[in-house]
Amino acid sequence: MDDAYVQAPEHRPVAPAAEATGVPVIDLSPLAATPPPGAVDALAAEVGAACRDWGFLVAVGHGVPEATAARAVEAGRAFFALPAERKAAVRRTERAPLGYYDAEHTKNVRDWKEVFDIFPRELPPPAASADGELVFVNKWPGDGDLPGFRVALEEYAAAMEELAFKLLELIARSLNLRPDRLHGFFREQTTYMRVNRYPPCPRPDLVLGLGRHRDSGALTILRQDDDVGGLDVRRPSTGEWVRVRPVPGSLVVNVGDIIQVWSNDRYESVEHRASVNSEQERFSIPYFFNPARRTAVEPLEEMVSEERPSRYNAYDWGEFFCTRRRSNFSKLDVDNIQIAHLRKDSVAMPARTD
Ligand SMILES: O=C(O)CCC(=O)C(=O)O
Ligand SMILES: [Fe+2]
Repeated sequence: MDDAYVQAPEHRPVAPAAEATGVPVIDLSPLAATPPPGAVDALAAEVGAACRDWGFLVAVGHGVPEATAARAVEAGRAFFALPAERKAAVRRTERAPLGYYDAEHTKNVRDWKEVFDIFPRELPPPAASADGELVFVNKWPGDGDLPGFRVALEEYAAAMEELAFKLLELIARSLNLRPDRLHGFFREQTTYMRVNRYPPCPRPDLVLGLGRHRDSGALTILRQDDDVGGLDVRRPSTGEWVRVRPVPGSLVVNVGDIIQVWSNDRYESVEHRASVNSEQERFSIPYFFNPARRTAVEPLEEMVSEERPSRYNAYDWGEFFCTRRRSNFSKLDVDNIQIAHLRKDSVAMPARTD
């Protein structure tokens, strides 16, 4: 096993994680029809409790047509099955971070996976770009290579966006905010969508498909593999790793760092990782719902009071996002930036090592 992949002993997935029965499964179907009075508030309360206690929930009855999701999964499978040189033709580069990549690092350890990234709402390429500025332009494989690939992913991304706004509204309600309080941040988005393939691995005891991390954006909606589990969440109340059991057709939703900051720590962006296994490949499609580049992320004024002063210094989302994207391109000697560094009470603390 190449050393680059090997996790430090304390981060190896030694004992198989217990299956979490605890991550709340929430049925969103009341949102589909005209909900009876009180039903949306009840749902918001359920979502709020999950965000507070787990940072995660498993959504069923979410309204995303199964055929749309199945087409996206099939498109992903077909893409990864292409010969290596076809995938290399749409490979990510240091400056242009979308497209195909098989050498991503999380916390400076290489992940056992290959990915394909798109921005469903592409940012216009800069007319003139400064040195080192990242260019977020999609790299689609030629249609002859993969008919229907782009359409399948775009259709799925559109369904994700619709759901993301519904979840955003439930989260706002759960924090006693106006239902559309958070919408404005997403008028221009840096949302991206990724297709992951985790190949079978001869040493699943030493490596991770995706190392432990917190999602840095606002909200993540993950279609995990219906058949092959691997998503582990570090349960906030105990610190133990638990496996999120695949529920066919479900979507796993988690709050990212931005919602933790907006809510002034009422909700938590929880650590998670993807384990691999020696027999079966695993596919997943995360959708990272992220605000506009120029968003100054800080606790919302409604979340701050004399009893609960603001716990974070404001930070520029665009800058944070680009720094992260650069740091997972290759192995670095320094740790990447975490929101923990922006906590007011940690200003004087030495940099954390994770
Ligand atoms: O593939 C998975 O199960 C997890 C993916 C994930 O956490 C991520 O891409 O941020
Ligand atoms: Fe994640």
